[in-house]
Amino acid sequence: MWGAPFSAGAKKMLLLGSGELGKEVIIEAQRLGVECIAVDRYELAPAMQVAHRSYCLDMQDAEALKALIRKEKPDIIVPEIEAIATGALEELEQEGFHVVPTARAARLTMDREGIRRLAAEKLQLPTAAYRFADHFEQLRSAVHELGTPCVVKPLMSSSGKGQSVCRTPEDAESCWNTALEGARAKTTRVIVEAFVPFESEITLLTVRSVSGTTFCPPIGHIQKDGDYVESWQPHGMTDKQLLDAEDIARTITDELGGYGLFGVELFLTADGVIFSEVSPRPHDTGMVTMITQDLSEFALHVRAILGFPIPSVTLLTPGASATLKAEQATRDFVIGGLHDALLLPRTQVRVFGKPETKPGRRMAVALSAAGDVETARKTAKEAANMLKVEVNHV
Ligand SMILES: Nc1ncnc2c1ncn2[C@@H]1O[C@H](COP(=O)(O)OP(=O)(O)OP(=O)(O)O)[C@@H](O)[C@H]1O
Ligand SMILES: NCC(=O)N[C@@H]1O[C@H](COP(=O)([O-])[O-])[C@@H](O)[C@H]1O
Ligand SMILES: [Mg+2]
Repeated sequence: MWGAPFSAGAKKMLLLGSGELGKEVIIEAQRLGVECIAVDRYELAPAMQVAHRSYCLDMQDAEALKALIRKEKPDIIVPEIEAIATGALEELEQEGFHVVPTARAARLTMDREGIRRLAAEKLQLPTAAYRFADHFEQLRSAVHELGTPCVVKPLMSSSGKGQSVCRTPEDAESCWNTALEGARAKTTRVIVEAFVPFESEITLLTVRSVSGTTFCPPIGHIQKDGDYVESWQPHGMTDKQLLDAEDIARTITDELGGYGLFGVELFLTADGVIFSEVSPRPHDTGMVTMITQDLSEFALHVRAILGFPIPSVTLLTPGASATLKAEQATRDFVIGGLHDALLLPRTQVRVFGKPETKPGRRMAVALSAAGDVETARKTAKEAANMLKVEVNHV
């Protein structure tokens, strides 16, 4: 029960991170009459464009973050990215603020070390073998111990930034440099993981709400350079794989606690299901649910965090998503090809509205539904291929 946005009795949600995923979270919250405040490091971020108001802030600056939240006094704080001063969130939670799903979950998933040690060492979930390294010599011994190929990632990064595959011991130096350049935080620590020879990989969207734990049908995806380019739902799995996947997802999300939607990333291998990582928030590969499910991952997150019931989630149709990425950096561009893409059957497009392109930056996504996953994948890829970031040359 709450009043209209801007009124004294309004329900206020503050989003930390305002990308394409947050934009959809805000749209869903607005539909329930929630007052929405968007925060990110740059002006005109996608979610800011649909929020009631917004702030530009370095979210790793604990003092600035606390000052803003104490001023705005939101009823609910929703992290949308990892790179946030999570110590500040824990302090604010102590003061009585509600952090989604919990401040501890935000802290543990903020960097790869927290979540990996929790999953592998405390919960004994199957993961790739791993080591951590603070400097190049340590990386070299980690590569030696794990063998090649292995994967090197900065502790805090997402969408594959700074990630590379070390194929021979000689690659270690270039992997180290890639990780340092791609790291979001000012730390040099990296994780080195044994390469998992997976047959496929999935995201199991898992919702914790007053109704208990609910799993969405599995989402299959393909990643290029550590970033997703294509996803589809449902992904074909054996009953055993699905049971094992749900078991892992329930174990990790029960441990993290709180209400909300989680994206549990898993590898399907000949030797079983392996845990990769988890986002305590909607997942990029889950954008496909905007066309496949009665309640998208964004609608589910909002319902769960507001404390509403989720009696069921229904897959309405098989579907797929494919991304449009920019190739170069510019602020002077147009997104073309919408007319042609939208001629394709059962196809929709989301243009995120990011004000600036960068090489590899995700700018839009095509969504297609069809009678089967293969047709949906083909159509979504066709639609995404028609979309173009056209740079204006003066
Ligand atoms: N140990 C591994 N073995 C094989 N492939 C891997 C391994 N680690 C990562 N990958 C590949 O790289 C992709 C991205 O890795 P990961 O999810 O750890 O990065 P990320 O930057 O956190 O991505 P995102 O933020 O998009 O979830 C994985 O989905 C997988 O395709
Ligand atoms: N894999 C995580 C992910 O997809 N996160 C999404 O990308 C945005 C950052 O995009 P940007 O780097 O283009 O600003 C984030 O704000 C979030 O919406
Ligand atoms: Mg990932």
